[in-house]
Amino acid sequence: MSDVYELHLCGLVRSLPKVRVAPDLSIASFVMLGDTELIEACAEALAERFPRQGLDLLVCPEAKGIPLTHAVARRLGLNYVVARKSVKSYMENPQVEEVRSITTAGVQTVVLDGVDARKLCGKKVAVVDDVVSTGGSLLSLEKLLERVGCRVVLRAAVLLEEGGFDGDLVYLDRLPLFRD
Ligand SMILES: Nc1ncnc2[nH]cnc12
Repeated sequence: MSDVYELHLCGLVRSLPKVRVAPDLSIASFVMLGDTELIEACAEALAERFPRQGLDLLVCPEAKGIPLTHAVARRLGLNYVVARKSVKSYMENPQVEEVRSITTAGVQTVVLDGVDARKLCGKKVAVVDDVVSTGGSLLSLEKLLERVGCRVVLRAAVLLEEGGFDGDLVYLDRLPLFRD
């Protein structure tokens, strides 16, 4: 098995290292953080698929999807909220939900600062991320958003990982999994 996967996306090519996440399973690790050319190209393609009306804010989970969300938000003329992975000392009345993910062992959390929770209350939002695999983190974030009185009207990601999430999702391409 080759140790990289060649991803062709928005007219660009990237070599993704294959990373083992279970004894017989590897993923092609997609990290667009810092890759301005890829972030801008994907944001342009994704933003075209967003509704021009009826969206108040974007929301993304920390951390890999933050620059992408920023670039999409700029194109739509919107602001965005980042859901954090842990409670910070400066947060006011933080709202917390548990997450399980295939790339991180154990239980993680998704956290909204109470200040952001107030901003989100009564709003229509799109949730944006770089890769969606099982959708576990996405659904935990949505549970949290629902709890703070916010409605998710769109989910968007650059890549959907094979055999994963089967709900509604706007995405640009699929990403294979590798079994041996
Ligand atoms: N293939 C992948 N690359 C980076 N992050 C991921 N999270 C889930 N699948 C992933």
